[in-house]
Amino acid sequence: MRIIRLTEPYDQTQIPNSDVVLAMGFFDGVHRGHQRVINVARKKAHNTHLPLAVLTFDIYPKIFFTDVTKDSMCYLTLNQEKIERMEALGVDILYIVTFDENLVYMPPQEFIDKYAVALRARYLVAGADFTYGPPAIATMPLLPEYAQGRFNIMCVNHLCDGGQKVSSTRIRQALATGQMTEANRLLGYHYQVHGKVVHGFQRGRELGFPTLNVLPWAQERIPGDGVYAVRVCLDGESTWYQGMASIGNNETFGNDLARTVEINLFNFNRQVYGRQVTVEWMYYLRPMIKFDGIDELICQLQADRARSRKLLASL
Ligand SMILES: Cc1cc2nc3c(=O)[nH]c(=O)nc-3n(C[C@H](O)[C@H](O)[C@H](O)COP(=O)(O)O)c2cc1C
Ligand SMILES: Nc1ncnc2c1ncn2[C@@H]1O[C@H](COP(=O)(O)OP(=O)(O)O)[C@@H](O)[C@H]1O
Repeated sequence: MRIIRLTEPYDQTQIPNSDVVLAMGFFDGVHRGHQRVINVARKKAHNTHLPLAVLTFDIYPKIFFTDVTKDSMCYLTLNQEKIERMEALGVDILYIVTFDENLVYMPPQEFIDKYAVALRARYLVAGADFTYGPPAIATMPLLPEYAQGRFNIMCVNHLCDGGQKVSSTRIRQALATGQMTEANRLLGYHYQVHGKVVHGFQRGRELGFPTLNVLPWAQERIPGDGVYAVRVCLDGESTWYQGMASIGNNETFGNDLARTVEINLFNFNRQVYGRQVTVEWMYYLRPMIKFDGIDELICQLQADRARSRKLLASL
């Protein structure tokens, strides 16, 4: 897969010399609805013997119109994971367009001329609610006016699950409330968080449950507080270790502690401070509890481990 970063005004020599099938969207999460759009585009690319291109943006375009700032936005998939998932879906060319002031205020006609026609789209594929400018004038129903017959339009209907549209918003809500099974079903894969192993208070090993303290990458969305059954892969290794994670303020040990992500791995006994890890979130077990003492916490951790092992074994 070729990755081509375009920043306005981009250089036309960056564009490969072939017509393409072009799927457009922000695709945060690359969830099952997004996968449907890309699969429609991939089939068309296959049948027409054209390369499959996807156009996405480096940051979430909607943040320009909300209270969320560029740095406080949290994503389901950061660019690195999005790139990996696009590659796995068979994308040949991934355009990552810098979403800056030039793009926000670009009139729809200019956007279509520069980012569909000039990218040599023979087919433009997008979901029914895709917009490429102000929602009043830059919708899929209005796209034929801007296309002026220069490319074909394929509008993909929403994928529904339980009578509701599969959407990034729905997945964000499911994650925030610990509904991991629902989030994973809508994503079509197990949700992942990436981070670095840092030092904690070294209480874990005293409890008999040492934990990887994971500092998540900035701007990656972490699930809501609670205890989860997880799998962890250390960067550069291929083994997935089973374990259990807690997200929260460890209130048993004090009132104003920082929110941490801690993971106890089963069948693991190595020092891995400083390593990068990928965490896959499989099941929600329970909310965080303020225990009266560490004996109660240890007892609960033993029960959590037994339950996690059972759940993870059934995968
Ligand atoms: C699976 C799991 C569940 C946990 N559940 C709770 C909990 O319900 N309440 C709590 O106060 N701490 C909970 N903890 C967090 C422990 O307090 C924490 O791991 C311990 O303080 C070790 O901290 P350290 O890594 O900084 O040494 C949990 C930890 C794990 C791994
Ligand atoms: N089974 C295990 N699960 C998680 N971490 C483990 C395990 N065995 C050893 N470790 C190591 O022990 C460290 C955690 O011990 P802990 O006492 O919780 O210290 P800290 O507070 O620094 O996280 C981890 O960073 C990891 O390198």
